[in-house]
Amino acid sequence: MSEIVIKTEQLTKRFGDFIATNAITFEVQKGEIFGFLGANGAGKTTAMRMLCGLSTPSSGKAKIAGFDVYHETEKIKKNIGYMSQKFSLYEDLTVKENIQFFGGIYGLSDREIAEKTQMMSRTLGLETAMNKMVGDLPLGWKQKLAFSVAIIHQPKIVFLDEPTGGVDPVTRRQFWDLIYQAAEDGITVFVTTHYMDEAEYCDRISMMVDGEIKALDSPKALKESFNVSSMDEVFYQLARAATRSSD
Ligand SMILES: Nc1ncnc2c1ncn2[C@@H]1O[C@H](COP(=O)(O)OP(=O)(O)OP(=O)(O)O)[C@@H](O)[C@H]1O
Repeated sequence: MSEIVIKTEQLTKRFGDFIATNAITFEVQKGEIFGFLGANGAGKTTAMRMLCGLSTPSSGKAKIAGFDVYHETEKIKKNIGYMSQKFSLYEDLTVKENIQFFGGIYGLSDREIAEKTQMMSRTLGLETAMNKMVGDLPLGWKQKLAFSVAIIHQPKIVFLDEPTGGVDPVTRRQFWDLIYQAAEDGITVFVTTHYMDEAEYCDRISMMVDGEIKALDSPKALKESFNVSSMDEVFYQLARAATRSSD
């Protein structure tokens, strides 16, 4: 039987009178690649921060990896990985030192860290760069390294907030190979993106407009129901009704 690892019910966040995330209800299954889309200011980051246990909801319910977003935020943090565009990597440490540092933070043993270091240098093709400063790496490499570090502790879920900003489609595609591998290993991937080529790679997509989820289905089913041939067009049809923009 499939396992539900993210479950929200009417989850809402208000800032004063303004409702940033408005009563969102959805479920995500283990191993699923779930795309969380919406125009600027739609409320994606606000929602993701609640799911990661970083921001207390105003109302509604949510369980992440079985833990409650109001009372079990420390347990949530232990069971998830998180990567945003402003990576957590240290630019003035080498690749190897970054892996060792984050492995230590996540409580891996020295032996596990050594194994992960070897494995990551191989799978990321970073053999010749292990002793280079992260600040000197190309952006695409930094993104792959940041993702690998975010899942170094084999979390149940990894949250990715626009992980591939600023790189070309080929580099994005390589990044997505890592996402597929993680999903195959049973890690659930929750990803926000503005790139519609990436939306096509997701198992299911949620589309947010002005704080609400306006559509939720597989890319194929969404294209069929909107009677269009690309996710770009689905997005356009939904997002053009939006009244908000980011400030
Ligand atoms: N701390 C806050 N106080 C007041 N308003 C906020 C706060 N955080 C976010 N907002 C507002 O909530 C709305 C949703 O913001 P959010 O960052 O969640 O959108 P987003 O979908 O992630 O947008 P983007 O794609 O631009 O990152 C925006 O109008 C924003 O200005």
